[in-house]
Amino acid sequence: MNRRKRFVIKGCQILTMVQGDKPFVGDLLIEDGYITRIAASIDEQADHVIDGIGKVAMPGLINAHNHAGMSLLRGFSDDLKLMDWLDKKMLPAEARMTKEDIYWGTMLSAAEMIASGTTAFADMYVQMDAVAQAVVDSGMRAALTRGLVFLEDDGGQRMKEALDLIESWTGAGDGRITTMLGPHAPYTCPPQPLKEVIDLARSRKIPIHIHLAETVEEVEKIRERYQKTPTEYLHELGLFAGNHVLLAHGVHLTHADIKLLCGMSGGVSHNPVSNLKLACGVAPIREMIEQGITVGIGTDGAGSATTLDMFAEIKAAAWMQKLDAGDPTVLPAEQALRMATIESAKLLRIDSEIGTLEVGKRADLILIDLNKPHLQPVHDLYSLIAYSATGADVDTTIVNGQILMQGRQLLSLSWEETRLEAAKRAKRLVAGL
Ligand SMILES: CSC[C@H]1O[C@@H](n2cnc3c(O)ncnc32)[C@H](O)[C@@H]1O
Ligand SMILES: [Zn+2]
Repeated sequence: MNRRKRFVIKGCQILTMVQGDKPFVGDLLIEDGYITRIAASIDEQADHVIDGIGKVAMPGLINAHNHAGMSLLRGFSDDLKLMDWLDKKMLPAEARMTKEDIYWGTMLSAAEMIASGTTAFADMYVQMDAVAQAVVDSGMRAALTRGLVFLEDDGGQRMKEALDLIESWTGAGDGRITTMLGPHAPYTCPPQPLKEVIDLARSRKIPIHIHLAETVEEVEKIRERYQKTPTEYLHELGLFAGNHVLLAHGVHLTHADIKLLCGMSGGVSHNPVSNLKLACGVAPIREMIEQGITVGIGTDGAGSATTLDMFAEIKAAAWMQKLDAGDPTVLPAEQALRMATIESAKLLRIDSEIGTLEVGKRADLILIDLNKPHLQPVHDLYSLIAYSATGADVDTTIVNGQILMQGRQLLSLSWEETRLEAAKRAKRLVAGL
């Protein structure tokens, strides 16, 4: 991998995404993985200069909810209801997945994320040693979670794997890997094992990543079982008291549910493309934000979202809320970009390290090439990036000061090998299903 210790990016338009900062033209100095200077002009000696003229530098996008190994199942069973899609298609295919399949599925996702400007992601899956190895090898940053489904007794094997992940991989890859505990969802986690996970997470200060209130069917199922909403169910088990929690979806929340989330540490990953495609509904994110709840953006797995392009999610998030409110002034471009950067970083609990371009933060950033017909002229950079850019406009992706893509060439992985391995394995996984 490219290991330049000290380099300057010169002459780019800079979007720091720090609240109140205006876009400006300038240079960035990167040293030993950190941003060490941002100024109108930097003339210090460096190993290497990156020409930023005609490009926008901004924080790398942060995908707050993913199942990276699922990219092998992209496009295999579209146009189904979530529970049919999951029970009849995804779970049988996933049951065939080997460790190596999950490694290559995650590498395929990493290639797609790096190529579309995502530098960090939160992941919930199984065989997490393979996922973590792919994160180390690809150079990305990730918050990893072993998904826990407690529908049958396994003698504690799943919990052992969840704790092994935390023990073995926290801080790996020069600190690029963090870990969480991942009870999958209210409908797959009965009260007793779920309470044990919640209490363990609190006592060991481990963040929790969980799906919540994604569909009407989920709400009905939990009402039938426990006479509660899914949020009340989690609240009464103590999830929001003293835990940092990353909630995926939060589509079907009542006003009272949102009140229960007020003051929580963590917040909600909004996954608008998956919600649209599976017709789950419109998450009440305007109300959540008004109530002070942190809302970031994720894709969910490529098995449902079909791509991991965060630019598509940024557009979908803004446009869905505008349509829902009947008001084009809600969720403006700058706010949507903030959700995909610093707000998502807060959900992963790494906002002190990434999410904005600031001196002292890790050098996780992207350069977007504006020399394209659909990115001219430049009136408002926030609008242009949120509404006109796509992942394919990202020219350079840098994580921890390592250049993972430059001039659209992937540098940290072999695209040819990844493509061939993924295609071969994907075919086997879905044969006959
Ligand atoms: C136990 S690992 C994670 C588990 O989650 C499944 N999954 C993927 N997308 C969704 C979704 O939108 N809602 C609920 N569960 C989902 C994935 O297939 C894995 O089995
Ligand atoms: Zn999910």
